[in-house]
Amino acid sequence: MKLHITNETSRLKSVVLGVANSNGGEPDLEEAYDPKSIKHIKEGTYPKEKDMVEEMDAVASILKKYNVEVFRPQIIKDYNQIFSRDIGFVIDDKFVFANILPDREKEIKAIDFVIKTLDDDNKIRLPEHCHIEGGDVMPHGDYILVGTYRGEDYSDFITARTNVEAVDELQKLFPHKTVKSFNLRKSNTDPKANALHLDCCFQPVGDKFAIIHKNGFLEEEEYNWLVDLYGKDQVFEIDAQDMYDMNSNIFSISEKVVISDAYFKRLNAWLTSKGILVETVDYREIAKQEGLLRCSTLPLIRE
Ligand SMILES: NC(=O)NCCC[C@H](N)C(=O)O
Repeated sequence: MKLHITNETSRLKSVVLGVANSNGGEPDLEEAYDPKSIKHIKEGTYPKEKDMVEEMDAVASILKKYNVEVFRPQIIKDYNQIFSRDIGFVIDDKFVFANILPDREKEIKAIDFVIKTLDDDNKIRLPEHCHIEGGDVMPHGDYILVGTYRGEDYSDFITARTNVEAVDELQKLFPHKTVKSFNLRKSNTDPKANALHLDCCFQPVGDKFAIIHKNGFLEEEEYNWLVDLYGKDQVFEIDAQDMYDMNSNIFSISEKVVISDAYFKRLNAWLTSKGILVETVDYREIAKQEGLLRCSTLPLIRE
C-alpha cells in the first residue's frame, strides 16, 4: 500500500476504523485513563459494548457509501480498541508508530496486517522516551500541528500523551515541514478542563475552516496563531461543554463531506451553512470514553 496524508480534509480513500467488540467492559476506576470514563464509571453510566458496536457500524456504513476502503483492527480479547487514531499516524507516505500510553500499547498489533504491506523505509519508530499519540498530530500542508504538554509536572498527568521530546524528534524526521506545537490544558479529574489531545480542542474542516476551543490552549498566542491561520470569521468557537461533548472531533471524508454527531445541532447547522454536507451518526456512547469520530479513525490515504 502507498500511504498519502498531507492534511485533515482531502478526499479520503483508505482508513482504519476502530472496533468496540470484546472491549473488556467497564474498567475498574484505577484502570481508567481519562476523566470522562472515570465520571461514567462512578455514575454507573459507562457505555455497553453492544451500543458502541452499533454506533461504529453506522460509521463504517457511511464510509463504505463514499467508497472508502475500511480496515478494522483484529480483535484482541477483552481489550479496548475503539480509538485507532492514537496508535500511529501517517505523514506523507510514512507510517509513524505512536509511543502510546502503556495501558494501550497492545492495540498496534491488531493492525499488523495493514502495516506489513508497507515498505520498511516508510515505517518510523521514535525513541522510547518520545511519547506521542496520533490524536495530537495533524499534518497540515507544510506544517505539522502537534498538541503537547510542556509542564514540568508532565509525568503527573495520565492525560498528557505527547511530550516535547517527541515534538523535537518529529521536526528532525520531517525537516522540510514546520512542526508547530501547542501547549494543551490537562486535567486528570475534570473532563471539561482536559484537552486530552489536540483533536479534542481543535480540528480543520472544509477548505478554509476550523473548530476550536480557546480554553483548551494554555498559551493564548498559540490559540491566536491558529485563529489567524484561518481568520476569525472562519473558525467555529466551542465552549467547555462542547469540548466535553467532543464537537471538535468530527471526521472529514472530504472538504465537502463530514461525519458528525447528530447531537451537535449548532455545529452541524454552521457546517451546512458553509456548504459542507453533514452525514450524521449517533456517537453518544463512544463519547463517554473521551473520544469521538476523529479519535476512532486512522486515515491511511487521502487524495
Ligand atoms: N484522539 C483522541 O482524543 N482519542 C481518544 C482516546 C480516549 C481514551 N479513553 C484514552 O484516554 O486514551
